[in-house]
Amino acid sequence: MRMIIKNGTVIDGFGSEVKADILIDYGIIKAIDKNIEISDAVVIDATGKYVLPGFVDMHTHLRQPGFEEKETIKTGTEAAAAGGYTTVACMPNTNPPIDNEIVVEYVKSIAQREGVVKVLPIGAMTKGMKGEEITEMAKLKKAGTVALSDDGFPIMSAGLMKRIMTYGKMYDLLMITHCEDKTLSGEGVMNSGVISTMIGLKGIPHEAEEVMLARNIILAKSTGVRLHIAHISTKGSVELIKEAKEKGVKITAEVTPHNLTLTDEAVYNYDTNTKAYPPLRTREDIEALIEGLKDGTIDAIATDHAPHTKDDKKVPYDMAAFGISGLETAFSVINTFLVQKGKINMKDLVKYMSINPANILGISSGIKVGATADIVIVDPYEEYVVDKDKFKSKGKNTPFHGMKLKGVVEYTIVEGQIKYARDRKIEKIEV
Ligand SMILES: NC(=O)N[C@@H](CC(=O)O)C(=O)O
Ligand SMILES: [Zn+2]
Ligand SMILES: [Zn+2]
Repeated sequence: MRMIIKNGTVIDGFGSEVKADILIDYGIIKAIDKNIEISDAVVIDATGKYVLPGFVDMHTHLRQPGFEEKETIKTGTEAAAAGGYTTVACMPNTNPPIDNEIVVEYVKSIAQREGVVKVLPIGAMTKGMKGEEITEMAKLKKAGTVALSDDGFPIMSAGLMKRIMTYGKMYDLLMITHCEDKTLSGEGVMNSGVISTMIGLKGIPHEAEEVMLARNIILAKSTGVRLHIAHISTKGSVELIKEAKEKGVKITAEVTPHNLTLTDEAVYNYDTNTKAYPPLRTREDIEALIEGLKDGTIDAIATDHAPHTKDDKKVPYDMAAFGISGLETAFSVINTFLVQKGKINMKDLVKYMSINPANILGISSGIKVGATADIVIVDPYEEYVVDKDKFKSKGKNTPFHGMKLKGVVEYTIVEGQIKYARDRKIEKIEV
């Protein structure tokens, strides 16, 4: 039952980076030291690789119950493991939505039985995510939701949002908001700008995000609730969050790998795999988002893994579903475009992809003696070409298909168990 991860570069998530071995016994990290030798342990050779705290995705759509043709808890968590994630928080826009304790229990029980990584359900703010009636928050919290969100269905009524936040504060529940003023985004399908004008698609202006974000900041300030902003995409949003943090508002924010790396120019050939909310923005926005990460305005990188079927995307751009399948490319996209380009380092990546999201969700993360062995081993230098057909996810909707990226996940270890091993048959590894 013992495992040794040998000779890797260990970034523990608490500030240190050392060459060391890690001994795992019954799912717990027992020692981090040079040259650990134990005769009966399974040995993983991590020479030339980084050994990191398992990634935590605080924004995943697992689609079950109700949309099993897009993804299931099984396939979604297999994709998560392949992406180096040991925990995912799943959004409630299922059918039925996760708006009562019975659905929370259902998701938890399927995750227990079929899930490959840990699943933390996020409950809905309103019944049916209809933006009318508030869910029974105490029951949702008791059943185990880590946060509440009506992601994808922004609550347009400020009065209702204020009541939601007031209750949320009472039950100490994290509120996650998808900021979109529908009167501004309208029928838009991509970023509003030069490209949308050139190719004749309706635009979503940056104000659609910022107006709603400003409202939510004001309400979070007056209610005192903990507010987390989902998938921010604009320079203006970074400025608003920075200012809110300076004023002491309890606010955190995430950004997706695609919004950090691709611009609306990727939409030029009408590839519906580039269609998501928020839309791909501009180079100026990307620069501001990266600065936002570096100065602590943005806390986390979250995938917003939104798998869709081929049919959902094989239609004209206007009619295609919003969303990108992101779990299996997140690490290599961030490594290629940010770490290898020197904009952030591997320690920062660990902070944004594991430590900070874990802290926001109130779970533990990091490599230390006594901690649960949730670990990912990566090779940051190996190159590969993204092939959507090799995804574990049912969602093949990626704008990164065919792109050459650097960095691969070698092993994902959840509670001391190998849940993903690249190019190896998992059955063959006895733990
Ligand atoms: N991001 C998306 O474009 N789509 C998400 C919903 C959401 O996150 O708003 C989905 O559920 O498909
Ligand atoms: Zn959203
Ligand atoms: Zn989402």
